[in-house]
Amino acid sequence: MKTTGGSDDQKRRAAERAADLVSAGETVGLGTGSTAAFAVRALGRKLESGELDGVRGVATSFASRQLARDSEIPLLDLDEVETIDIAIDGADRVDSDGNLIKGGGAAHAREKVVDAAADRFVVVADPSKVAETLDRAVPLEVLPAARTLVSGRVADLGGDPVLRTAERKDGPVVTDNGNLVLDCDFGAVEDPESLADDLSATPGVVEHGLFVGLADEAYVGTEDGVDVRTY
Ligand SMILES: O=C[C@H](O)[C@H](O)[C@H](O)COP(=O)(O)O
Repeated sequence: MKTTGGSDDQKRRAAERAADLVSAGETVGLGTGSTAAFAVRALGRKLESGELDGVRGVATSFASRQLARDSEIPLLDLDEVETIDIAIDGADRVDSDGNLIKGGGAAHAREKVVDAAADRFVVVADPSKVAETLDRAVPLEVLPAARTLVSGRVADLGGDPVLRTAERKDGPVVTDNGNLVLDCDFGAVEDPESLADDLSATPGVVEHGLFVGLADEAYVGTEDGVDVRTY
């Protein structure tokens, strides 16, 4: 799994503390990325020790499903769940109001479905993800045939869209849903709600990586503990 941002110790502290929030019998949204992976592994260990009987996971990506299987977490398909008790997921940026940019791993479409459905959505992060404003490119998952038109609309909105390419393949990143990703630099996003509305209203955009007003808490791992923020 690709590692980004701060130290693994910071990520692990945040994620393991968040995993402690899960109770026996709960349905848990399993986030994607290097930070959420620590939570998935921690849940697997708790299940193995008998601490979390009846817990079932809902994966947010191919990668999180695979990790959950390796960790022997029983899984429910996303299309069969009606409620999710808690979701634990990473982020690429967390602003002071708990708004997020997600999608560094191109998983934000399914992540948003799961995270938004959860009764409690806990973000796990290291300090490198925390900023006053969302100052990072916003990933858009787009229908392949719509990418040129969507790019034009992004430019009209003041953004600079770049097609995400794969590191170990000649060509673009293709999401778990068979779509492409445009990383759209809008500079610092001063009004995430308004930009999220504009992007949601753009035909061809399957989902954008702005998560506005969805997070209930952020657990930020530090050098010696976990900084808990509630929104
Ligand atoms: O698509 C990927 C997700 O939104 C990740 O949760 C996000 O990119 C953070 O990943 P990481 O914990 O590896 O920095």
